[in-house]
Amino acid sequence: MASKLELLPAVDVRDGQAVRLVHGESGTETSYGSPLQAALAWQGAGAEWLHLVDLDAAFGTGDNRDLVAEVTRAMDIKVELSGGIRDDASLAKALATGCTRVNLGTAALETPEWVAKVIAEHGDRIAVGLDVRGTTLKGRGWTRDGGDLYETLERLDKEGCARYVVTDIAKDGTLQGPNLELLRNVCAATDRPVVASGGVSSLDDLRAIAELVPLGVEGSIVGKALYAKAFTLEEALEAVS
Ligand SMILES: O=C(O)c1ccccc1N[C@@H]1O[C@H](COP(=O)(O)O)[C@@H](O)[C@H]1O
Repeated sequence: MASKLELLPAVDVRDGQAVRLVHGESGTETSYGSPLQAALAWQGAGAEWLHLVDLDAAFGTGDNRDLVAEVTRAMDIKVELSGGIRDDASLAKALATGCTRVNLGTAALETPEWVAKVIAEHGDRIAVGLDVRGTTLKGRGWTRDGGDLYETLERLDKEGCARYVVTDIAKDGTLQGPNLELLRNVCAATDRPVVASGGVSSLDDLRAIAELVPLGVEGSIVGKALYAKAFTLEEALEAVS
């Protein structure tokens, strides 16, 4: 188990731009310019990880696959790549970027046999994103219900899933603080590492998530708070060191 919380600054890409959404809802985008420049800025500020999302692929409104591949290849740090990775072709293209791991969302809800197969083939290069409202999982750009969080977690644990990225959709992009209770509950339900996502607004939020490291929280994605300059990445890394 890691002793310090990993931080994964996020770059979400829509229509070729780095954006942040509120509650993951299409149409709520605030644009932050070039994804490559944003990613390089986080790397330059000391990030060890980048959480890179192709939002168009997640929503089914096209894709930014070549751009996210270019960004991934330009990074010297570890990259967690997600959005629209749902079949052999999209998985092969994602893994070929050299990313450290991919994060599967919709596929884990809609094509469980395929996900079990790729977990068996690729081990810890596969993480599953558990994106929830309450305890209901959401897929297809968080627009479609996909079953119960804890039933799905039990199934994926049995299949050998290496880690989970847990997003509280109600918190995502809101700067309202993380759902610590959800993180505690997920950690109690699985022995696999958990990456927290959604709601981080302050250094105190990150310190509160860091207190969950002994329970199994390995990392935290940080999005809006960095772009809104609530704190710098250097300050965040110092706060959890
Ligand atoms: O990150 C977001 O803000 C987001 C918003 C709406 C949908 C998905 C979002 N992000 C990530 O996309 C993947 C899921 O993609 P897919 O279902 O596998 O195509 C997952 O990492 C989400 O957290």
